[in-house]
Amino acid sequence: MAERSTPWSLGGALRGMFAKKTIDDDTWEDLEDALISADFGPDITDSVISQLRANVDKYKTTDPADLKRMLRESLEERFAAYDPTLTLSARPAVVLVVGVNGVGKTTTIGKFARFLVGHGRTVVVGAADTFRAAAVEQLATWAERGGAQIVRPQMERQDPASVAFQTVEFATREGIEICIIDTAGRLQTKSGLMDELGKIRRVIEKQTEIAEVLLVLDATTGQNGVAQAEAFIQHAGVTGLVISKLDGSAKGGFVLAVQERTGIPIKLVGQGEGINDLTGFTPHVFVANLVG
Ligand SMILES: Nc1nc2c(ncn2[C@@H]2O[C@H](COP(=O)(O)OP(=O)(O)OP(=O)(O)O)[C@@H](O)[C@H]2O)c(=O)[nH]1
Repeated sequence: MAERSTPWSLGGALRGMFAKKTIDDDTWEDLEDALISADFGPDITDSVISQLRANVDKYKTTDPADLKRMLRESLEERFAAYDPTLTLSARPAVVLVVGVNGVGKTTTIGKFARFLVGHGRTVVVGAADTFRAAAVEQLATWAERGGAQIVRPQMERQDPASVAFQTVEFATREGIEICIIDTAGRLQTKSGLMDELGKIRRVIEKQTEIAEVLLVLDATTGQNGVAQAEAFIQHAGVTGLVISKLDGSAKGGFVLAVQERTGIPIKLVGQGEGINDLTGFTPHVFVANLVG
């Protein structure tokens, strides 16, 4: 697959290092700087470098090209330790989308609907973000672009859990395969709003199991996203992460840091504001783009 130029590629940071003839002390320092600036965090950086140093000793190589290959393999193995497969076999398969304000939930839902419709699935989205009337309209626009139907609140400020319930009911009645529920953005520190997610879950589970709870994290926030993730994991039973806005971020390493810290797989990646700018997460492709 052709490599894409990405803002989060380590290519630039590593170029000088891999242009040298042999591995020397500067090589290790440059590699450490590159990993830290990409937001892998100190723990992953130390562990990757120790592993690479051990491999370089073991294979007695001094060739930077070998080191690059080992870096690629080491990162790929770490990324691939988690299963990025979406579990959407239930009918209807209910997907709850959660996250803090403005991370890209609504946009992600539109793109995800398009992705699923492109694979021949039928989709309905539920507007359980009932705090802002504009949020419902925004979701409706994205649902239309994505080729999905929408269930709207029947009155202002309707209980979000009841909109979620009605969406699942609609999907069951109409035989729609996948049901994606939008929720209002909320700060992870607001316990009342976090409890509301629990209520939405319980109400949906009266009808069917929830197939996926996807937490959207904005790549530009970097490691701060980990704190957000932990609170949502505790309250919402997150089963997968969506990394949005990777196109505007130099923090490719955050993607691994958040996955290792939370133990939850990344399942989707958003790289742009267009309807087609969402893909599944493929460690091999991601690392090829990251390391070059
Ligand atoms: N560049 C870029 N922008 C994105 C991406 N995903 C979302 N955005 C932008 O991020 C902004 C917020 O997106 P929304 O989808 O409205 O976010 P939200 O989480 O639903 O927001 P609230 O409902 O207010 O919590 C919009 O301007 C989107 O166009 C992405 O992958 N790349």
